[in-house]
This record gives sequence, structure tokens and C-alpha cells, in this order.
Amino acid sequence: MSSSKISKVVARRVWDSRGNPTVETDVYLENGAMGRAIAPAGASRGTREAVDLRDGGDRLGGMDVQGAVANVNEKLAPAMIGRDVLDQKGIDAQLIEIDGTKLKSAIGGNAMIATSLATLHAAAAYNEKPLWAHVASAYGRKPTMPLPEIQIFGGGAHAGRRVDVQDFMVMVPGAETFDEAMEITSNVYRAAGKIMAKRGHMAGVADEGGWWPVFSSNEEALETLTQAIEDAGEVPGERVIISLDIAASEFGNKDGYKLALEDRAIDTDGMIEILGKWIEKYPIASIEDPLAEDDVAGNQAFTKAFGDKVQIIGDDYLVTNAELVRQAAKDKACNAVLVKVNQAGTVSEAVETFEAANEVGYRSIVSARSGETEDVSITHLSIGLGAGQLKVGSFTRSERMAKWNECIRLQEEKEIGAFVGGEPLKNTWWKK
Ligand SMILES: C=C(OP(=O)(O)O)C(=O)O
Ligand SMILES: [Mg+2]
Repeated sequence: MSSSKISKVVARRVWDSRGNPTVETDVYLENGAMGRAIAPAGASRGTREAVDLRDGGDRLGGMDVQGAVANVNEKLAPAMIGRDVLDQKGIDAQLIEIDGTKLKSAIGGNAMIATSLATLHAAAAYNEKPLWAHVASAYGRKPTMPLPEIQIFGGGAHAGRRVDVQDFMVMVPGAETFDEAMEITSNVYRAAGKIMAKRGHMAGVADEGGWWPVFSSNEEALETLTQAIEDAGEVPGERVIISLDIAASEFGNKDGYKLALEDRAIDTDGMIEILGKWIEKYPIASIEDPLAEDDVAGNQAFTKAFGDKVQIIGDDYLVTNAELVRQAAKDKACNAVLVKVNQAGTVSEAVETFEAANEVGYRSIVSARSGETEDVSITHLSIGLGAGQLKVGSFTRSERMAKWNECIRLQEEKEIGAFVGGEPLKNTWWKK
């Protein structure tokens, strides 16, 4: 039998969609197989997520990753060589041990996730399986096509804080196929672009490909999005619903929130009231980070008020951490978790979070970061785990389309369960 032992690990500096350097790792096996992955990078980051190691001083705005690359080549590689690539858990545990910090700040979350993901790719290559199939068999999951969650307008930290809300997205739970969900979303995207162009507000796209938010209020963005759904020939709330990432930690905390665009300071109750009005008025079926990451009482109150109506996703609030998911379930805060591999820092910890979500009955949405590359690992993870939903960003940016187009290809695989768009939102108003 050919050897599944790791023979070489090499990292290098490559570039992401914001022009920032990031880490790419190659893992080679004795039998000649190889896996490669690139670390993504967030802009609206939770304080409890794994941190990237950045350096460079004045060069590259202190965003360089030479130290992280060196850590892979000099510290992780020697420990990995000779290990069985099929032991993802053991390898990840070793990476965690070498780092030795709570937030992966010594080796760097960027170094850790590129290496952990590359190990997963190498194991798939050893098994001569596509990544999704390896993930499904390694974790005992039924592979399934996800419901796409796609940005139409960007905002928040991804668009110079032109509006407070970070992501104005749509999902098409009423689509019959993944392909149809993409087609309908692209119609909405282009309709939204036409509205902006007509208003003389067409100003390019934000970090994840949604149109640049030239609006005078958060609500104007919601109105425009609803209009775009109509212009695309759809009845808002029928096949197409709105989903929002408020990313509230970016403009507030438990002591108060500052809606910069509207020049308003409000408290937790005020935030819940505004969001409640939006849920009343617009066809919103999913909201991410409605309150700040430290606002436990706010997240609890919001979930109590709207948890049986909309999907409530913890991103900065749960930072792809299994313990925090279990705690949130005890606290009755949120009913879904965003799974971002680099928030956890290793594949094993991200999968553990996904499994914890399943245990407590929370939905999972595998997600990209605002800084991305051509790496399509998350497409395979979402399908292989049968996570149900995938959040990536939008048209106009190929680092996003690489992931969506990989979904399009994979829907042709007979072993991948059919798209059941409505299923992930079945406990929301969309389908009781
Ligand atoms: C994808 C997101 O943005 P970032 O990667 O900047 O955290 C998000 O907040 O869900
Ligand atoms: Mg988010």
C-alpha cells in the first residue's frame, strides 16, 4: 500500500481579494499526492476568533505574513513530516499544541488554517476522492447541495461604513434547484444594479461583490432590495427572501449602538425595536449578529422575540467555537451558527462546532470571509458536511464566483443529495 505519510510541507505568501498578503500551504505525501489551501481573512472580526499573524511594520501596512509563512515552514512542517495525513484530528491537535495560545496568535490563525485545510486536501488526494466526498466519509455525513446566501448590497466594514448594516443578501428557498437559486439571485443582483445606475448611484461593488451602498439610511437599502426582487419578476417573500448580516459588534456593544448614517445612538432595546420593525415590514427570514458579541442579554431577548420567526445566526457572537455554541443553546441565544474555518483555526475545530450545532439543534451556515481567494475548500465543506447553507458573497468578484461555480459543477454528482432550498428555513415564517 502506498504511504499516507506526510513527506513535505511548504508555505508561501500569496495575495487575497483585498490586495493583502495571505498564507498558502502545500502538504505533500510520500506517495506523491498533494493538497493545497489558502487562508481567507476577515474584516469584521469577532474578538474571540483565531487571530492572524501579521508583520511588516510600515511595509504593506503591517499586513505582511512572512512570520506566519516562516512558522509553517520552520515550526509546523518538521512536526508534520512522517505523520499519517489521514489523522486530521491528531495533526490539528498537534498544531494547536505547538501554537499553545488561546487565539492561535503565536503561530498565527492564517498559518494554522492554511496548513490544516491543506492537510484535508492531501488526505482527499490520498483517497483519490474529491474533497467533498472525503469530508462526507471522514465525518460520516450525507453530502447535500446548500442553499446559497448571496449579497446584493455590501455595507459596514466591507464598504467604508457607508451604511451600518454589513450584508443585504437574498436567499431563494423557493427554488427547485441550486441552479435556479443562482439564476433568480443573479436576476435580483442585476435588477439592483439597474436601480442604482438609474439613480446615478452606481459606484462599483463592496468587498464581497454586492453593489456599493449609496443610501441615506439602512432602511433605504432594504426598500431598494425589495424593489430589486420585484423588478426581477419575483414576489418578495414567495420564492425569494431577504437575509441580513447586521454585524452589530462593528457599531455597538451592550452599552449602546451608534447608527452612524442616521446619526442616532440607541440602546439594546432600541436595536431590537428597529430590527423588529424591519422584520414586520420586509420579507426577512434570516438575521446574523443582530446584537453585539458582548450583548448576551440582547441576543437572548432578540431570540426570544423572533427566534420562531427568523433564523438568527451567531457569527462574531459564536466565532465557530463549539463551547460558545453549547453556551448559546443554554442561554437560548441564536438558533444558527456561521461556520468560518479560519475563525476556529483548524478544520477539526470547525467541524466540532458544526457537530455541536447539530447536537443542540442549531442550523449551520458555512461561510467565506470578506478577504478571499480562488480557494474553493468551503464549497466542498458545505456540501460534504451537508451543512444546508453557504454564504460566500456575490457576482462581479471571481473569488466568490469560483465557489459558486464549483457548486454548479458539483450538483451534477449523483452521490450529492439534491438541493432542498426550503429545508434550512423550514422553522422560520417562510415555511412553518
Ligand atoms: C463574512 C463576513 O465578514 P468578515 O469576513 O469581514 O468577518 C461576516 O461578517 O459574515
Ligand atoms: Mg457576519
